[in-house]
Amino acid sequence: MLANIKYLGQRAAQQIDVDLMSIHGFAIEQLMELAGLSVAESIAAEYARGRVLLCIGPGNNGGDGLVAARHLSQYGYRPALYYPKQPQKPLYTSLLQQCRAFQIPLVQDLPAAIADCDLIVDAIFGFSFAGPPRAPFCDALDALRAADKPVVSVDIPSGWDVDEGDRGHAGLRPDMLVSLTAPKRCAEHFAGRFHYLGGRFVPPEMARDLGLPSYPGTSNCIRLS
Ligand SMILES: NC(=O)C1=CN([C@@H]2O[C@H](COP(=O)(O)OP(=O)(O)OC[C@H]3O[C@@H](n4cnc5c(N)ncnc54)[C@H](O)[C@@H]3O)[C@@H](O)[C@H]2O)[C@H](O)CC1
Ligand SMILES: [K+]
Repeated sequence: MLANIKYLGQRAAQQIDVDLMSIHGFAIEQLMELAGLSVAESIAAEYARGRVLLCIGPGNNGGDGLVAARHLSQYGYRPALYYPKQPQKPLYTSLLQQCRAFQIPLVQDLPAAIADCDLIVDAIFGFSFAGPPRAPFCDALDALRAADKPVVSVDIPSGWDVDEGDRGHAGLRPDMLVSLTAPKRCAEHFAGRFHYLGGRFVPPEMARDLGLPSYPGTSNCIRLS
């Protein structure tokens, strides 16, 4: 763990997201593209090319997963999407359309898809998750928790309280966590093998305030622990 890096509470994480767009002029599509790219790069740094099941949630965490699927496909992995609740917003429908163009299949049968993959990406809930998981994601989280495949969580291990961690013991136990922008408080309880930071879009002054490390060379991710 790096000495000066700030671990953000839920409110602070949401405020930084707003500031990046309202003060610094970013569009959500740009942030999401760089977030998803950093997830794919983190995976490529640690896991062999194989079959990747990406579990996609209804918000922007899911959007990061759709972007990551496309990049993983370009890196030679074989992604598939489990996407049980598909909001009809242009942001997400366009990303799904791009996944179709890359011939990334959608799967319906989660237990069969888990049996059929080498790695699982948890892009279900991010920093706006609150309260106990509701359908259809409670069953999906049960199935993923019982899976005998490594899980990579995007930003937050799904089911975890953003500030407190796996309070209800209903959350996932990822092998890798890719924190985006900066780690959230729950990441202090992460006990998997690889903790990465991604989302290389933070302007220098904000990066200094957050105590972010410098990304090496042209990399979009950096290993924290
Ligand atoms: N600046 C950044 O770091 C960026 C991060 N990105 C990613 O965006 C997510 C946060 O996205 P947001 O849309 O705000 O929220 P979530 O994806 O966490 O989910 C919202 C979604 O989930 C539903 N929901 C909430 N709680 C529950 C529950 N208990 N049961 C069922 N459903 C629930 C809610 O209704 C919404 O539909 C962040 O973590 C990063 O991954 C951006 O992509 C780029 C900028
Ligand atoms: K997640």
